[in-house]
Amino acid sequence: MCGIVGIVGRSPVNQALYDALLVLQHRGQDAAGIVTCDEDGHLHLRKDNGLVRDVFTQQHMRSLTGNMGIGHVRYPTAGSSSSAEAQPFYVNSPHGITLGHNGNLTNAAELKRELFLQDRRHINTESDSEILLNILAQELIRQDGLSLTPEALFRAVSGVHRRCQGAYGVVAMFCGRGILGFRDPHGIRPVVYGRRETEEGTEYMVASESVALDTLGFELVRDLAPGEAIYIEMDGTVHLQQCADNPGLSPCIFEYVYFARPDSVMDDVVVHRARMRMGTRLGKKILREWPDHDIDVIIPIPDTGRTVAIEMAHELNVKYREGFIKNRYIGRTFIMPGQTQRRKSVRQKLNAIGLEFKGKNVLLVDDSIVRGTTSREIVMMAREAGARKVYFASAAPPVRYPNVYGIDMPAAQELIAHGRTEEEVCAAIAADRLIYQDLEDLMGAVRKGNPRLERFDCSVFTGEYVTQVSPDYLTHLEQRRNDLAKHKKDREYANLDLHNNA
Ligand SMILES: O=P(O)(O)OC[C@H]1O[C@H](OP(=O)(O)OP(=O)(O)O)[C@H](O)[C@@H]1O
Ligand SMILES: NC(=O)CC[C@H](N)C(=O)O
Ligand SMILES: [Mg+2]
Repeated sequence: MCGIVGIVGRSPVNQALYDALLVLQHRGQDAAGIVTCDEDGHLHLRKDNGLVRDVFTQQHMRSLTGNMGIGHVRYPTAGSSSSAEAQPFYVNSPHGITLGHNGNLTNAAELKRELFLQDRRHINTESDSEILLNILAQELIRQDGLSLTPEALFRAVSGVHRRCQGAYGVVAMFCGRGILGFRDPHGIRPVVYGRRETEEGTEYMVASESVALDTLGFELVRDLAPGEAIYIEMDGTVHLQQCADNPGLSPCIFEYVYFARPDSVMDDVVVHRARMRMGTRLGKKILREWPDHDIDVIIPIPDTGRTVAIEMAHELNVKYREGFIKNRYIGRTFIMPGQTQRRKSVRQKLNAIGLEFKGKNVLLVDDSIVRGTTSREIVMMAREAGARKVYFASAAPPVRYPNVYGIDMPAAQELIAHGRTEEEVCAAIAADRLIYQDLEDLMGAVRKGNPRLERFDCSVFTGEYVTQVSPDYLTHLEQRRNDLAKHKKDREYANLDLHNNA
């Protein structure tokens, strides 16, 4: 789940882009990049593997000149983890375009073939985002080629919508001209925009989450609608246009469960409130199905499990205690690239406070159980800390199917609930009882914040995808991106790069 940002400013934007990426770091920890465009129309790019704070030195920041730029933090779902696939990507024709993408294309292989045979375009990496950029470029050439009018740009985005399948939240910069943002026709991935007034004039930002706007003093204008595009010219003129034939909003429900920061507002739903409601509903389920429960204390799994746990404790009228202390210097474990690293990180990241567990029946609460890495370790840690009974609750239903829209869950076999009943998952994580949220309750908890949200992408729970996904693609994804295959590929592609500032 990558993070994207673009700013059309009135003064240098390098620091603002950096700060926005820091705030979006929870969406991608593998690589980061910024490209700016100066007043002479020159691009300045810095991207590499690593966290935002490690990728950009002072010297890099000084070289990122210009009042307009875009940035990206990456969590790979296609290709490899090579620094060559860090974003933004660049293509020189037409107009000099750079692009950052959040999401995943499910017809990338066909598009790559088409680009080569039909459009005579070479794709140098395995990244679907490089493909998306070249489709945009080609669709723009297909317009009348020379003039970069908003109309031509929007027609090009319509062309992207017709050709690309899957999910995409995109920010793209046109050298010396402006910044384009757009969202796929199902609005699976989020994109918002906002503005701030300065003495020099109005500045605009396009970003994955509203939290990036807040922290930089931009006011949220609104989310882009599914299929909609925004084009902000360098002089601050804003154009908006619906570019899809049949748009319909089906946002990814996992954004609300785990990905987004709680202080973001997504499609008019305050993520924090949605998580609170998940907790209330899960609490009600326990009261319904297990009225004579013997839970002594509710303990959250930090960080994301906290909001849910607090509301559950309230609903059940049971004590809430922070029994696990999180090492603030360790990042999110779920989005780490390999299982060994993920497992090791859970132990490094969380440590139990013995007295909160000793002799008690504890209910551990998390937002979700995906591979089971966290829950397995945590249940063990609770027992080691002296708990009498260890129960576990998940604010999301069992995750049983691969994600194809920008979350790296490619292989069903790696999901702990795949092919297992809830009782079997309970046994697999060695808990005494396991309570999962019902899907209806999860959707209800989010929809309460915005009744217009009729549909969600819930494919990881149901196996039903909101776009067409061929069985061949699912097989390909599983083979190419399971943990073992990824590890091998990362070594093979380690040095595949064309241009990059050191
Ligand atoms: O079943 P798993 O495969 O372990 O995945 C689920 C866990 O991963 C996430 O935590 P993460 O550490 O990534 O981030 P957080 O600190 O925001 O909770 C999520 O909040 C769950 O705790
Ligand atoms: N998580 C994402 O949004 C990934 C974007 C893109 N598919 C990549 O792998 O770089
Ligand atoms: Mg967690």
